[in-house]
Amino acid sequence: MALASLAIRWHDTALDLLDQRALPTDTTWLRITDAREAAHAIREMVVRGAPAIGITAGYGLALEAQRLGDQASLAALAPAFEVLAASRPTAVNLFWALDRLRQAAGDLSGGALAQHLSEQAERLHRDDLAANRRLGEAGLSLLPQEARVYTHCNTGALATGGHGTALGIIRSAWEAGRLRSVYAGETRPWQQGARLTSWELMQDGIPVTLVADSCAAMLMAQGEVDVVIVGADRIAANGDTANKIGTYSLAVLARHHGIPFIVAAPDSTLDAAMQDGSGIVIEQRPAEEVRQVAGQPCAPADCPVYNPAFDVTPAALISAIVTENGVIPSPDPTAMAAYFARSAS
Ligand SMILES: CSC[C@H]1O[C@H](OP(=O)(O)O)[C@H](O)[C@@H]1O
Repeated sequence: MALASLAIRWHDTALDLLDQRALPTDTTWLRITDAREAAHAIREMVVRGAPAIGITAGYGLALEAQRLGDQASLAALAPAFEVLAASRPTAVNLFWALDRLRQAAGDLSGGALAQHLSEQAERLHRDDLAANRRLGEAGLSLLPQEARVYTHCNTGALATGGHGTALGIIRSAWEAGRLRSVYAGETRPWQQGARLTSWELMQDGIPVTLVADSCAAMLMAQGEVDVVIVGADRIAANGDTANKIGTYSLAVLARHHGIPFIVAAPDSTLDAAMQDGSGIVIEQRPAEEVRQVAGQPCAPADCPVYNPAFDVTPAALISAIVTENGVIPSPDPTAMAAYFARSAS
């Protein structure tokens, strides 16, 4: 059965991805027919956002198994796993999804394997939407009435299987009448906040004000922000969190101003095998993303650039982590271990 969300449309034998590089001015879809094309779309950020990357990788594997037909097997799919795993390094959801489907494949082969992987990929997609709705509800307890929320990057339906993570809490708060306004940081250099979050929230009629990233400190100093809510790409076993570049500076600002700093992520973003944030691989992206804006030069063409796509926020700066299974207050190794133990029971 086909399955669709804002950025991902599954048609049983083909996948369409909303090209997020073209938003907000153009709404164009790219047809994906195999794992190599899925990996390219992830690498080029046609589709982005940790959960959406995992879902896309799942469908990429399913399409590859369909393409292999009677020759489909785990061994024959090895190049597909490899090209998808190499697409982007930081979001653990990609590797979580690949592992989920590798486990699901078992010793199936041929058409039975293709059918099972398609069903499992759809399940990843459907489960992520359900998780985000539960996460959104779980986060409400952390918001005051008439909350004024600052958020970074894009963590909405464009970045997930639907509803969103940090934007999932924001959507749930709006539905519950607890939200007064949202400040969206533009999120240099890829501008997920300016191009994606403002577009998503305006589509839903949620009051959003776009600000330059450099405006966050003044907003907090002026008492305009009640809570900062961000997403995550990988949360280590001690609570250290990798997220879009600029997240760490927001956490430092929030701590200085006594403002709660909330991380919202599904369990598929938790990496129990990663002891702390020092081991998280930070993706380095092309220099042109910094030297250009909308394809137009904003720096000398040969100016050296450092363009890490993520940074790591120490758990000590995080007030709470919200997942679909509840709130982890003051995350530290003990609190995270207790959460993992509860999840395993
Ligand atoms: C729920 S999306 C999580 C995460 O992914 C984004 O990164 P990117 O746009 O580079 O894929 C951003 O870090 C979001 O917070």
